[in-house]
Amino acid sequence: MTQKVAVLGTGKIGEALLSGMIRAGWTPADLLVTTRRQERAEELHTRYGVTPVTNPEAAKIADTLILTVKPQDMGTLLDELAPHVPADRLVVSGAAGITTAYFEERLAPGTPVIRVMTNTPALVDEAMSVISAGTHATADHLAHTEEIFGAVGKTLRVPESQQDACTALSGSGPAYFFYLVEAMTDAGILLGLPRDKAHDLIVQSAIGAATMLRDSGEHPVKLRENVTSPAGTTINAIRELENHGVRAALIAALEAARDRSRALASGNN
Ligand SMILES: NC(=O)C1=CN([C@@H]2O[C@H](COP(=O)(O)OP(=O)(O)OC[C@H]3O[C@@H](n4cnc5c(N)ncnc54)[C@H](OP(=O)(O)O)[C@@H]3O)[C@@H](O)[C@H]2O)C=CC1
Ligand SMILES: O=C(O)[C@@H]1CCC=N1
Repeated sequence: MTQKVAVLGTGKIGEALLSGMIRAGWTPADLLVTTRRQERAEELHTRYGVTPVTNPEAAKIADTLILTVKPQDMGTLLDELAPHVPADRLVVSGAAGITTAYFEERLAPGTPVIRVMTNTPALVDEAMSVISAGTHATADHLAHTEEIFGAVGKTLRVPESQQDACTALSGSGPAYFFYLVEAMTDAGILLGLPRDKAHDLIVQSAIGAATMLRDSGEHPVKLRENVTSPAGTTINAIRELENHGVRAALIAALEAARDRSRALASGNN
């Protein structure tokens, strides 16, 4: 039987997922989208050949409903959606913070719910998506969700108690790397390099470092030590990073992101 999947609230993350599923071979006719604005619905239809529907129509037609609205919009979406969702639909939330229990309290008893935190590298099929089952989700539901998110990168099952931490690490993670590239490019300007050259040098260094981290199997400390020559240049930079508390700042930053994910759990703030 053909499985129909609906992405409800197809913004940045919803579109990244949808486009990846199509690249991975899903048939556009089996994919439904909902949007808040008509022009956005038309844009998605033109771009991918997917079918725009209303939220209640999605609940009726699709086997799997993937909810990718902002956490603050989830309450309104559920108020509209919940009366139309038969208990055999799989409901997948892609929203930060909101717990599977939040959905289970508002949907028909027994409705399977799965919580996923992906990230924007889904756009280039390099996402990291962490997946947790709610009370009624089965092994088949988890496998189906892995198949969907596997279209845009890696997946990992985690206990739901770790979702807020994962949101801080990998959900928001790409932003920290973009921020670092931005700051290091500014340093290049300070050192007299043209911006475009500084950008290229930093981006290629980031790609090289990320590839080594993924492929070498070496610990990051070992990889960094290999760059850090005695009485050389790198150790002078490392000393400044330590003097400015960059490691402590990163730890505090991710803790703040984790705390914000927890605070979003009510879904309406
Ligand atoms: N951005 C990121 O890096 C990541 C985001 N997430 C999570 O993904 C979710 C989406 O984030 P993101 O894609 O950035 O946000 P976007 O604002 O780009 O996407 C959400 C979309 O939902 C639409 N929408 C809101 N309410 C409704 C509704 N009732 N019916 C139909 N459509 C609706 C919005 O419409 P309109 O355009 O009119 O506002 C918008 O297009 C969030 O919950 C976030 O926590 C997870 C991982 C990473
Ligand atoms: O900033 C946010 O809330 C979303 C969730 C993870 C990444 N972006």
